Amino acid sequence: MIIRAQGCDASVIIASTPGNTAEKDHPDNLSLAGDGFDTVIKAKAAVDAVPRCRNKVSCADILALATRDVISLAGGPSYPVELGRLDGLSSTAASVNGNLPQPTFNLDQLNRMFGSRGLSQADMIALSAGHTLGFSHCSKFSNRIYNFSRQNPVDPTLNKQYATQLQGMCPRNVDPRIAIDMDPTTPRIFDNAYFKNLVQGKGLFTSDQVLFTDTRSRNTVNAWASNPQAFNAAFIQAITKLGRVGVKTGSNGNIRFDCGRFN
Ligand code: HEM
Ligand SMILES: [Ca+2]
Repeated sequence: MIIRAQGCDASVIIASTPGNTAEKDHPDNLSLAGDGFDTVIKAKAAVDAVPRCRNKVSCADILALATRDVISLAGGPSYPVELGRLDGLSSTAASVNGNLPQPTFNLDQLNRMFGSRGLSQADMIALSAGHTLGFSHCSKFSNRIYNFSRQNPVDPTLNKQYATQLQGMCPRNVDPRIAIDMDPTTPRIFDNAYFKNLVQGKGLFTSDQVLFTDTRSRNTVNAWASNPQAFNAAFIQAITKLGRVGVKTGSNGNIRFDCGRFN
């Protein structure tokens, strides 16, 4: 997940210390890949090894650039990244509470959380397509395939074959470390398959599938399922806005020497 508790300030890369449980060790962030943090830490060290560049580039900017590069390398659009963010001065697990959207959210809850950061419903839908890549642990959606409601153990908005497939990959009492592809069709390509999946009832989380089942967002899902260029344009606009959320300037931030710890 990409919405950070404090905005786009690389607070999520900070390691915990004996006195502080950092943001990345909040239970909702434990899946964030250690390799990704290492890549940013190494890129920062490489920039700082050049004398003219030393202490000039923030970890927050490197993280935003790395995000763009992953999307583009995976076949998605490329876009200019606005630069000049400073790195944040605090990172606590407690600050994550109430600031990350949950996979059980309905449309109103999604709109409220993204809206509180200045993002529109269209931005929220475009950004949700981040689930065209990456993995999820079984626990994040097991309610939808085993104990949805009294009448319907399986969520009726879920495609029947997909539900069976998910039950096969995530049996009851599965090892909690097992994670599965969020996009069952093109898991390694950044594309609009996410929206085509939603039209077929193959959204993994309630928060994904609701974008199609709720008639207030369905038209947008249909439009982007059939028009990848329109999706790409909306995604670039939305991620550019996301990159402005909570940006630190002046005395609210600094440029870290090591992305994994405060100066
Ligand atoms: C709309 C609200 C959102 C919700 C409710 C949500 C929820 C989740 C959940 C539950 C997971 C699985 C985590 C785990 O199993 O431990 C996940 C993974 C992921 N999310 Fe989201 N997310 C949302 C928005 C976003 C956005 C805006 C992006 C990026 C633009 C994004 C990108 C990802 C990626 C790439 C992963 C996979 C991480 C990996 O493979 O390690 N998500 N999300
Ligand atoms: Ca995909």
